Amino acid sequence: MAGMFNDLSSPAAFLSTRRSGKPRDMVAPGPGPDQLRAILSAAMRVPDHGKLAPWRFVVIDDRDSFAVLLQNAFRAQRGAPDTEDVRAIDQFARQSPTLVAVLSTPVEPSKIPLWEQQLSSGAICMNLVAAAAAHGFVAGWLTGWAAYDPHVLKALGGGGNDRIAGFIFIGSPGRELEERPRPVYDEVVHHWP
Ligand SMILES: Cc1cc2nc3c(=O)[nH]c(=O)nc-3n(C[C@H](O)[C@H](O)[C@H](O)COP(=O)(O)O)c2cc1C
Repeated sequence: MAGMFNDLSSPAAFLSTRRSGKPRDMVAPGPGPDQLRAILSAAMRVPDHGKLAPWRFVVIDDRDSFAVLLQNAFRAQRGAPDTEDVRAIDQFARQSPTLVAVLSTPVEPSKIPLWEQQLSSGAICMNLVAAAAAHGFVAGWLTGWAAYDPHVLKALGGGGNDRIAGFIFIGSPGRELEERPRPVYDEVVHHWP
């Protein structure tokens, strides 16, 4: 049903109807430069114990270069890709109008446990997905092998204990969004004691 998802009529309605988009289905327009700045600025308002800002956004502007990076990283780790691998890598790299890699960049040493800093990077990914939808776009959070590849991490500016928390694809939905199965409330929510 059109209009069922990402209802922007109120904050509560939005959160109750928020839905990611499928990056492979995304089409133009994506956010313009000012909109992207607003989306990323909103996403940064995220719980962050110790105010360490243990995350970075890398806006991947050049998709041709990103596709080459992924092809080379795949080759270095796994050997020559077959035709299907090449096609899948290219599809991944080029889908959706806008792509932001989110890096978890923990500050070490720190009083704040590494786990908490990594949780904050998960939270910022989610906040970015929500902020994009709040601006009228759809977003999708993907990882895949590239998120675990050391060559890709290094090329995006990561080092040390940094990790790629996700690739957040942003655009407009090229197909109607569909619901996905959701957890059963009573299986997930318990009251204590
Ligand atoms: C860390 C992380 C990595 C993910 N990676 C992928 C992925 O590589 N491929 C995929 O199809 N979905 C992946 N997902 C799932 C989708 O982002 C998401 O769960 C789905 O689109 C649900 O949409 P919703 O926000 O409407 O619930 C990942 C989710 C998380 C949290």
